[in-house]
Amino acid sequence: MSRVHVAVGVIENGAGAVLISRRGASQHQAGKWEFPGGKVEAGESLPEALARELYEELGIRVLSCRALMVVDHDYVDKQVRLDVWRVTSFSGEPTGREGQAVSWVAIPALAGYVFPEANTPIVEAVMALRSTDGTDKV
Ligand SMILES: Nc1nc2c([nH]c(=O)n2[C@H]2C[C@H](O)[C@@H](COP(=O)(O)OP(=O)(O)OP(=O)(O)O)O2)c(=O)[nH]1
Ligand SMILES: [Mg+2]
Repeated sequence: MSRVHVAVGVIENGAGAVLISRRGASQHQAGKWEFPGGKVEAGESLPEALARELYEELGIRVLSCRALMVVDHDYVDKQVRLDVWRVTSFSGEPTGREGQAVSWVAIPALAGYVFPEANTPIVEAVMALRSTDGTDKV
């Protein structure tokens, strides 16, 4: 089985919230919350794939992004490589263009959402982006 390479965006609003979306009932990992993104196509760079997916799924234009982490995860039915990027600037108002629910969530509240298993280290890393006094470290 080959590993599916996925560009994933942690979209930040500058006020301590990130955007999550809900996977559709017919998709792999159905009904779970995710960070928007999708499969990298042949010949694309990661930022190109990220920008294309976030435009297709949310209608936003990525203005700046930076690499956060790479997670390889083996589900029983699929192997994925999640190439995770922070999106620190974008234009447009994100909406679920594919009918998916989307929600801005304060970073500490991410703990209350069900994500796919591969997301555990991603959620931890996002929660570590902010110190306990609420000051952005970066
Ligand atoms: N976008 C995204 N995908 C994730 C996350 N966590 C996680 O395990 N995945 C997995 C689910 C899928 O197997 C794969 C990304 O799928 P995708 O969104 O490009 O496409 P899909 O398989 O849902 O749908 P399709 O393009 O085949 O129709 O990565 C996440 O946080 N965001
Ligand atoms: Mg997708």
